[in-house]
Amino acid sequence: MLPEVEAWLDRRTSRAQDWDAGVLAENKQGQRITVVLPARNESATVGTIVTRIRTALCEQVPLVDEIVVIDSRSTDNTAEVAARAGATVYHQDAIRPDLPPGEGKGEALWKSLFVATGDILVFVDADLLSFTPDYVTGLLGPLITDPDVAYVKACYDRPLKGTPGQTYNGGRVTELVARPLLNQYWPQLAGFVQPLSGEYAGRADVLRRMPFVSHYGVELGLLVDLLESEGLDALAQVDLGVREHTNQTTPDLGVMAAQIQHTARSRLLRSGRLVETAGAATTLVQYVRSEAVDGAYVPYARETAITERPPADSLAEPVLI
Ligand SMILES: O=c1ccn([C@@H]2O[C@H](COP(=O)(O)OP(=O)(O)O)[C@@H](O)[C@H]2O)c(=O)[nH]1
Ligand SMILES: O=C(O)[C@@H](COP(=O)(O)O)O[C@H]1O[C@H](CO)[C@@H](O)[C@H](O)[C@H]1O
Repeated sequence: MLPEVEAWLDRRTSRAQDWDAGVLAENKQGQRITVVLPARNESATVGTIVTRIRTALCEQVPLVDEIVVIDSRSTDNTAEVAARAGATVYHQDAIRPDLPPGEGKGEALWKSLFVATGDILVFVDADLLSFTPDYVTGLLGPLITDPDVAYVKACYDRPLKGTPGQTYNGGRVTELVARPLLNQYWPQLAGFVQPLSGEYAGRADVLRRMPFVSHYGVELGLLVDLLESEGLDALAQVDLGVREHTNQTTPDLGVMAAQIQHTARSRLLRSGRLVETAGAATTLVQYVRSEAVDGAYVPYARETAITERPPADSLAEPVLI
C-alpha cells in the first residue's frame, strides 16, 4: 500500500459512533442537508428508510432539512410509499425534460442535483434492509466538521441477504472487479474499503462540477474523478458497521461489472493511459439452460454501454416559458 494511502487511512477514516446527530445539528452552521434516495421498484423498503430518517433526523434532531426520493421509472408504487413516508418525490424523467432522457442509477443521482436544495447531499440506496439513522449521521460527520473534506464514502461489512455474520460474501462486484481495477490503475484509492458503496455524501457545489456516469458506473466514475479534481485528502470514509440490501442475481451483476469496466476504460482513455487499436464491445452474451428436453444452453445478449452526463453546472438552466 502506498505510504500516502496508509496515512490517509489513519487521517480520513472514522466510525459512525464518532458522530452525534445533536452535536452535528448544532454545528452545521446554516448548511442545508438533503438526503437523496434513488429508487427503482423499492416499495418494500423505501418507506421504512424515509420514515427513520424523518423521525430521527428531521423531527427529533433538526439535522436533515430535506428528504428526496428520485423515482427511477418504477413500475411499483415506490413513489406513493415514499411520499406517504414524508419524502419529496420526483420522477427521474420529469426533471430537466428539456434534455434527452438518460439511463440507470447514475441518471437518477445526476437528476437529483437539479432538485435537491441542500449544501450537502447524502445518497442512500432505497433497498437497504439494515438502515439506521447513524448511516446518515456518520456520513455527515466529516463534512460538517472539516471544510477540507468534500466527499465521504461508507464502509461496512456486506453479508449477502440472509447470511448474517458472513462478513465477506457480499460486495461481489467490488471484490471481483472494482477493487482489483482501482488497485491496478488508481492505487491512491486502495484505502477505500467499499469503493462501490451506495451510501455516500458530498458538497453539492463539488458534485455539480462532476460528470455522472450512467447506470452502475456512477460510483466508480465519481471516485476516480473526485480523486483527480479534489485530491485524496478531500475524500474520507466512515465505518457504518454492517449493511444488508436486496441483492441482485449474479448474471445481473455481470452487467454491472461490465458497466464498471467500461467506466474504468473511459477514464484510462481520457487520461491517455490507455491507447486502443480497437474499441471495446458493449454486448454481453450470457447463458441460460433451455427448459426444453435437450436442456441446451440458450445465449442471450445484454447491453452494457455507459454514457455520461456533463457537470450539472455546465448546463444552462432551462428557459421557463
Ligand atoms: O436504474 C436504476 C437502478 C437502480 N436504482 C436504485 O439505485 C440503488 C442501488 O441499485 P441496486 O440495488 O440495483 O444495486 P445493488 O445495490 O444491488 O448493487 C437502489 O436504491 C435502486 O433502486 C435506480 O434508482 N435506478
Ligand atoms: O458492491 C457491489 O459489488 C455491488 C453488489 O453488491 P452485492 O454483491 O449484491 O452485495 O453493490 C454496489 O455496487 C453498485 C455499483 O457501484 C452500487 O450502485 C450499489 O449501491 C452497491 O450496492
